Amino acid sequence: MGSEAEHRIPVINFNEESFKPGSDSWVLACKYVRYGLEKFGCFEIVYDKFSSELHNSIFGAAEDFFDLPKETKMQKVSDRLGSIGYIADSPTDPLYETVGIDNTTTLQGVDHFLNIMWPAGNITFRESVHSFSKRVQGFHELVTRMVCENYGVEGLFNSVFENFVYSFRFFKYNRTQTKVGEVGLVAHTDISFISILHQHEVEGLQIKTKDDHWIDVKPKPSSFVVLAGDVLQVWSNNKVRSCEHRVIVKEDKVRYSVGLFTVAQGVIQVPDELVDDEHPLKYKPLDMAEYTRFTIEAGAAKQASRLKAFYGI
Ligand SMILES: O=C(O)CCC(=O)C(=O)O
Ligand SMILES: [Fe+2]
Repeated sequence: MGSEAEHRIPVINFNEESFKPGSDSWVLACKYVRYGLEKFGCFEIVYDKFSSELHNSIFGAAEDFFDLPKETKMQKVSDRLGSIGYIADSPTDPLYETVGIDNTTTLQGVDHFLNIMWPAGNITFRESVHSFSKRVQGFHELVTRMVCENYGVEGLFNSVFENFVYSFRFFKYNRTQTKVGEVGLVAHTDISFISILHQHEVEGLQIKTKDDHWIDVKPKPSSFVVLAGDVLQVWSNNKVRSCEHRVIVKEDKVRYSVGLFTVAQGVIQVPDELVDDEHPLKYKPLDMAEYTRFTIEAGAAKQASRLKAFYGI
């Protein structure tokens, strides 16, 4: 068993200076991003400028959505393979409800969803989902740029970043009364390049360390959890491992969380620069459509070993 410090994920302060490549804050943040991703597959961003209005309005929007009648929530919102739409509680996760909305970094993407769910409009939902997505897309851009710089492939940033679309997700874990301590969402990795989560007041998110400890990631109004997904694991040739995480019921209260996930497209290949005699190629090219189909068929339980099984060399 390691010490306390070894089980603490890095907390990185982002401010306007951190957004300027080459600045002192940028260079320091790059180091912590690398440490967090390589050691834990995750780290926390603290962004003091994130307004409490947006924090409150995004969770107000979550409540608004989950309060809609079930028949309304169940309507189809996307034809994209891997787009989940609305998922009601299931046998494996009976407390969990979620909805995925594509392309919320554009107002057209938000409006497409709104026209289906609220044909008469919902201006607060529209503005909060769009503003939240733009803000968090900024973090995706920054982290992707830092990852490229950390591995000496700054020149690849545009081709990597341009290849992303975004899936926005709301999560709700219903009250249980008798189930404190039980699993709200089973352990899994995400198929994204990275996932960025923002939790409401009720804790529950846990990440697994390499030595099999579950550690709590507590909610804070200005903090965001960045998790490495399967695509980053493949792209980085195993320098970064995708982060296994789960949700545990900690309190007898409804829990809300929100996230923005990068959805990579086309074929993911390890850059030549990340392969040498000491670091031989670990993955065959990964076709996203095919991998998405595999993950839908295999289900959450098989996720830990699926990358190696399907694409390992
Ligand atoms: O509820 C959360 O904070 C995490 C949800 C999650 O990990 C997922 O649905 O992939
Ligand atoms: Fe997840």
